[in-house]
Amino acid sequence: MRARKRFGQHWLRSESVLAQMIAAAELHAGDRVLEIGPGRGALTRPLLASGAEVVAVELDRDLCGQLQRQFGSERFQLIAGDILRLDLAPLGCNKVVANIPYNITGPLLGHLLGSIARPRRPAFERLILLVQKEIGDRLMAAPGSKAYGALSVRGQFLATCEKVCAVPPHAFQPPPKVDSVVICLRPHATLPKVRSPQWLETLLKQGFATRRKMLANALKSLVEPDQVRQALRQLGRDVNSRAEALSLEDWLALSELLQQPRQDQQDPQPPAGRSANG
Ligand SMILES: C[S@@+](CC[C@H](N)C(=O)[O-])C[C@H]1O[C@@H](n2cnc3c(N)ncnc32)[C@H](O)[C@@H]1O
Repeated sequence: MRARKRFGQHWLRSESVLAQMIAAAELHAGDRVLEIGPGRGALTRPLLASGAEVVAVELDRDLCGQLQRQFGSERFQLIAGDILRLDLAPLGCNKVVANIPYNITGPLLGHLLGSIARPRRPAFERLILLVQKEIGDRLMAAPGSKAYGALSVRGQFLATCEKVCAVPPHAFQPPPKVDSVVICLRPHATLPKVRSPQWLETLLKQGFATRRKMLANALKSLVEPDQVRQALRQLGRDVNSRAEALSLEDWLALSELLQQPRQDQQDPQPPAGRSANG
């Protein structure tokens, strides 16, 4: 079966990586695992062998017949379709284990974790994801490092992220052009309290859009530079700090200290009972 580039298909062929993904998932009886893109079933096989129930979502319909023939059982449910268009809550999965298609990494992380303003609830217990190394680096980055950006702050607001193992290109067929990594994301049961999550999102977006600028300048379309400098002083930070110097805690405090312009003061509340998917 030829790998299709437009579906981000790279078949995992490293038994060691597969074993490390399964171990990191810490599967127990009663676990219901969401697998995104089962492909030719490299990961589906050990997931089912662990005793878990598996709900697999595959966009490439040409693969679905074979998957159904190979794995059809009471513990295996195959959904032919686009994971990004699927309402995940009714699937009832508590964990995610997947070698994801890299071309949808950004929206997929948003779909699985939600956002600061709309965290996914109920949250998954853990997500074992094979991603580009660059994405893993950004999710785990510390303030001041090159990889640290808005994704780091958003990700760390929603979940802890740990590296499970490095994955070189030759672990796949065909090999991707980039290095990869398996990460374990564990969404926080309780999220930091924020008066206005939407305002925090706005500040992050604007602050990191021009990350080489001092924050007071980067945010000047939203807040008077003097107010930003004053807030940074109150936080015990250099008044000339850039976005990349601030930790998640600093961003949370900054969003409380800075006055929000009038049009942002009303946060739209997510409708009760609807799962976040943004
Ligand atoms: C990197 S491959 C992984 C295949 C297999 N799990 C493995 O490890 O060898 C990504 C898989 O995701 C599927 N895929 C791509 N976009 C998708 C989407 N939007 N929804 C569901 N599956 C998708 C591809 O067809 C492919 O099977």
